Amino acid sequence: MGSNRPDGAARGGDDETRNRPDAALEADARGQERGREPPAIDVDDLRLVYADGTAAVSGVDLTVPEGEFFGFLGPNGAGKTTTIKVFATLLSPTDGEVRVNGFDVQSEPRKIRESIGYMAQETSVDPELTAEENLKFACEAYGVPRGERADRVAELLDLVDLTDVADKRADEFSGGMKKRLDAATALVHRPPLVFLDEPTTGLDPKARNRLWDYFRDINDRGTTIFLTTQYLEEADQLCDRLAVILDGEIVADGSPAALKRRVGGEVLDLELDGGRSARDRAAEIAREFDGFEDATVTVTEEGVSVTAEAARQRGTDLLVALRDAGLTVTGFNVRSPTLDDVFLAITGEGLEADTESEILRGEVSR
Ligand SMILES: Nc1ncnc2c1ncn2[C@@H]1O[C@H](COP(=O)(O)OP(=O)(O)OP(=O)(O)O)[C@@H](O)[C@H]1O
Repeated sequence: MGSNRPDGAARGGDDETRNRPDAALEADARGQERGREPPAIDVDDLRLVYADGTAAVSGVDLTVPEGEFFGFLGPNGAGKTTTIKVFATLLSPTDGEVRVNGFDVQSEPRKIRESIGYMAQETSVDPELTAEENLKFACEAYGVPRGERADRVAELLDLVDLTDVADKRADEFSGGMKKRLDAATALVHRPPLVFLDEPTTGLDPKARNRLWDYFRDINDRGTTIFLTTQYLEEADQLCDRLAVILDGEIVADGSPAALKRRVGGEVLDLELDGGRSARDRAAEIAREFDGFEDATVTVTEEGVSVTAEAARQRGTDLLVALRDAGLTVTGFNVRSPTLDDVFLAITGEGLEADTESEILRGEVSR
C-alpha cells in the first residue's frame, strides 16, 4: 500500500500538539489573512500532454469553492484521472496554473498532499491487514498524533460501518467493504478536500448506496469533495455542481438541474416492435415530424427517444403518424430529461457535437 499516501506525511507522527497537518492549518490561515477562504481548487488553462504525445487535458478552467460536492463526468479516456492526478500532485502539468487549497501544484506539492485525501481507482487497502490495522497504518503515515489515533480509528470504522469487522483481514472483505475502508483511510488526517476517483465502479447498487451515504455525510461535515464518475445517476444524486469533460476539454458545467434544463423540453420514449429496421424508420418519421422544432431523436434498444419542447403536447400526434406508417408502438412515456439525456446530447448523437456543446454552455438558444 502507500501509492495514495502523501510522501511527506510520514514525518512528525509523534507531535502530540497537532491534530491537523500543517498545510491544512496553513491553508486556513491564508484564507483568514485575505479575509476569505481560497477556493478548494482553482485551475487556469490546465494542459497535460503525456510523453507519447497524447494530449489528455487540453485547456481546462475550473474553480471549486470550499464545501462543494463537485462532480467531474466523462466517458473512458476523457481525461478525468489525469486531471485528478495533477490536483493530487502525482502528475506535473505541461502548462497552466493549478492551486489546491491555496497551494501551487508545481512549487508546493507537499503542502497539497498533506491537505488532501485521495481515493484512487485502485484500492490502497492492504489485504493482509485488518480494517483497524489499515486505519492505524494510515494514521501513522499521515502523522495523526499518537494520542488521537485510537479515537480517530474508532470514529472512522463507525462512519463507514465496519466496526463489527474491525478485526477481520481486508482480504475477507467484499468489494464494497474494501471501498468503504479505502475511503476511510483517505480521511484519517481530516483533510478539508477529498478526491474520489470513480469510487463506486463495479459495486452493486446496495454497496454503492452505502458509500453515497458516507460521502454525503463527510460533505455535510464541511469536506469539499471532487468526485469523478461514469455513473450519471451518482453525479445527479450527490453533486451540487458538475463539469463534463470530453477529449480533455470541459464541454458543459452547471448544477444537475441547470444542465437538464439546458437540454430543453421533455423526452418522449417510445417502444416499438419490429426490430432495428422499425426503430430506424420510426426515428426517420420523428425527425421529419412537423410538430417538433429542433428535436433530438435517438434510436434506443427498445425504440426511439425524442427530446423536444412539444414532446408532451404533440406526442400522441406522433404516435398516430407512426401507426399510420404501419409501425407497432408498444410503449409510450413522456418524462423530464435526465443526465443521461444531457450526456447523449453532449456526445453528439443526433446532432453535431459542437452545436450540442454550445447549447449546453448556453451559447446558442434553441
Ligand atoms: N501514462 C499515459 N501515457 C499516455 N497516455 C495516457 C496515459 N494515461 C492515460 N493516457 C491517455 O490519456 C487520455 C486520458 O486518460 P484518463 O485516464 O485521464 O481518462 P479518464 O477519463 O480518467 O478515463 P478512465 O475512466 O478510463 O480512467 C486517454 O486517451 C488515455 O489513453
